Amino acid sequence: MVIAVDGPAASGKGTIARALARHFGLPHMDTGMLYRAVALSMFRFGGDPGSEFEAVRACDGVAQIDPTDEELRSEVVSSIASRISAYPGVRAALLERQRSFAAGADGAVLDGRDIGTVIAPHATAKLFVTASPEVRARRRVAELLARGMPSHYEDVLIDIRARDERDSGREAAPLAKAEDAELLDTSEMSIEEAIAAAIGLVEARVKARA
Ligand SMILES: Nc1ncnc2c1ncn2[C@@H]1O[C@H](COP(=O)(O)OP(=O)(O)O)[C@@H](O)[C@H]1O
Ligand SMILES: Nc1ccn([C@@H]2O[C@H](COP(=O)(O)OP(=O)(O)O)[C@@H](O)[C@H]2O)c(=O)n1
Repeated sequence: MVIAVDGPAASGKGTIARALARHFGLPHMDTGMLYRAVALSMFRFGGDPGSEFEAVRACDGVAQIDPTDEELRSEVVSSIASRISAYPGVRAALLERQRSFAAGADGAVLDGRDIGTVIAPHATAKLFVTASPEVRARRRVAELLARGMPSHYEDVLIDIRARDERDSGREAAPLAKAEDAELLDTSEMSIEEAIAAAIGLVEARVKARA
């Protein structure tokens, strides 16, 4: 079984994807981490995020980035990731890794922006997770604080809105709900409620397909 979880920044898609992977015993890939690793590689080792050529070259540096590096989650890296992810060359360079993960024998859960539309269009179940920009900004501020990276609500809200616009407006694999995806708005839900709702939606989809 392949489960595609898409949605905008800090909507809770990663939390939900990890919980679905645990619940259904599937491997999980956070595809945003690939784009963040390219961004961190450029931030740390040099490269102009305004240049597609340099961003594509930085894709080779992904393996050198430690996936537990706290800086992957920083706002500056988020912002560079959002910019370089608009380049078709960057998306092409990272495509195969995601497709082959989705094609694994055990099935998989992947979360990102284009899983249901581009990476795994034939996924067994697709969720599109959203929440209002204000709720997402509050969650991201709390998350950054817990990681020892204090930030200002207003700045994070501006960044989230800018990323929403860039991710949805780009030509290459824009953030969009797949036609056959279930919409899950977590604005008014606790983490536990959101996870329970997601499991329920996936189970209903599996039953409907059986
Ligand atoms: N339903 C929820 N209610 C409150 N906080 C949440 C909820 N879902 C996720 N969070 C918290 O919000 C932050 C962002 O969630 P995350 O799953 O990383 O989002 P995304 O992967 O969409 O960026 C995390 O700190 C997470 O614990
Ligand atoms: N499948 C994906 C995943 C992420 N991304 C980009 O990578 C950036 C970081 O993704 P993320 O999922 O780690 O970000 P958050 O939603 O956790 O803030 C996003 O702003 C997207 O622009 C993408 O284009 N396609």
